[in-house]
Amino acid sequence: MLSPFEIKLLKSLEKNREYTIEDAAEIAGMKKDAVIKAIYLLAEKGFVEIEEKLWKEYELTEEGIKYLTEGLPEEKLISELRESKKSIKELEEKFGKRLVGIALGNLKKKGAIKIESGVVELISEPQFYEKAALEKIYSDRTAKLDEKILRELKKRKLLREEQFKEVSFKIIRKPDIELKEKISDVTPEILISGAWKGKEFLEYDIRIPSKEVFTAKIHPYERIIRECRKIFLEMGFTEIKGHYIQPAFWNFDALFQPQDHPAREMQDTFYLDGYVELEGDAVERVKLTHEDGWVTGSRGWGGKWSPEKAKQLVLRTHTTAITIHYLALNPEPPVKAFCIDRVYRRETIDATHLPEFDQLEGVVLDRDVGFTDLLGLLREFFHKMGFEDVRFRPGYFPYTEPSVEPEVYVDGLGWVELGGAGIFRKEVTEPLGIKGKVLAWGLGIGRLAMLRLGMKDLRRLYIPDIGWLRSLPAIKR
Ligand SMILES: N[C@@H](Cc1ccccc1)C(=O)O
Repeated sequence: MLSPFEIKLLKSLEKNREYTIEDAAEIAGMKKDAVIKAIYLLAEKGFVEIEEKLWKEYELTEEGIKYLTEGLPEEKLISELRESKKSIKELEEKFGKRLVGIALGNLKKKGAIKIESGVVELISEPQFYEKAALEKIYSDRTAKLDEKILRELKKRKLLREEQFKEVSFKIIRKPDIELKEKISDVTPEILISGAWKGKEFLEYDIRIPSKEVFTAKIHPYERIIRECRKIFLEMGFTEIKGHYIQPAFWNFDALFQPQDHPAREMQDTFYLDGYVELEGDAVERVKLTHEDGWVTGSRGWGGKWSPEKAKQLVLRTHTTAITIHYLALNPEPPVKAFCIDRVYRRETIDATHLPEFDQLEGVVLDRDVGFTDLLGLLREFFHKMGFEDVRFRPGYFPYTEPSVEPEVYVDGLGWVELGGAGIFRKEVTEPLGIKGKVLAWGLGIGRLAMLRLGMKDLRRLYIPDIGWLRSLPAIKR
């Protein structure tokens, strides 16, 4: 089977004549690369004979040219030594350390000098065959040199060697079959003009290695986000969304987070230069709950609750701001909702901290649910994500009681904490009129992704690291 290029070449060139690649490319009207490819394929099939000529050329280095014009270091030294013995120190003062070093080394090798307690004496006139060799190369790059001299000059870095290869070839046989050009590309033009009629089409040669193809694929992080989403959708949850910008009220106050809580400080939270008016019964009840517990049976945090602080706009620090608002609008059980989205905290960027990251938040509101349901649900989610061993450590959040921190076991890392969970306190649910118990959790999915992808640096998820992305399989797991 002959490719269109092989056929073209065989058709355009004469038998038994020697061609260079350049000549052949010009005569056949082909690119040089195509000619090269074709002749090697044709040679394999016995139609072409290839001759590769290899030769070397030499070129003087900058230093070589300098020595040629100014003389070799040893030549300079010799003329000095011819007059009398000289101390090395004296020579160095005149010619510099480097030159003297080179010159003495070479003269000693030739047995031309004797050095005794720092004094150099000329004992025989050396031959400067290097100079002649440099001259020869200077006038003819392909000049033949004695191997030993060549090695020496190369070692002294006075000349550079370059390898050349010239390929020429001869067609030694043309195939008997009629050399029909086959169509390799079926273009619209060929189809419309009917030029394809009566022609043959090129078969694919599946043995020819093809270019590596990098298919488009979904970013691994996005894939993990989708995987989380699927798990919750399959468990009957509704996905919800909310604004990045929230009044402190929904981010903190509604969650019974005291107004002097350290997490509300400027150094932890991004505050925006703006506020929204808050009104309604819920706001009033949240205020009363903060101040003295209202009717919840709690003592509250005491002090005066400031509506000014609650009005402040912040970049949400957790997606719990979204679930709690959703529950306030949908207070009747049953509710099962989740939110996967971006949150913001004033963090110093390092391998495991970013000022923006994503959380997987969820709530279950029902009358007859409890702590074990929460643990079972989270355990189930982690199992589905591929984490076998899950455990829960006691935790603390102002809005949940009890509170836990779920952890998964990862080989080589040990137990890794993945977020927080708990049951909303009545100080949270009652002022907002939420009827029933609320199981709630918020997980850091950047962490989850790092564990799943075996990454050491969280930042990698957000930079266009093409090499890394290409190295990951296009298909999940
Ligand atoms: N909001 C908590 C996580 C959490 C959510 C819900 C209940 C308990 C804890 C955090 O960002 O760390």
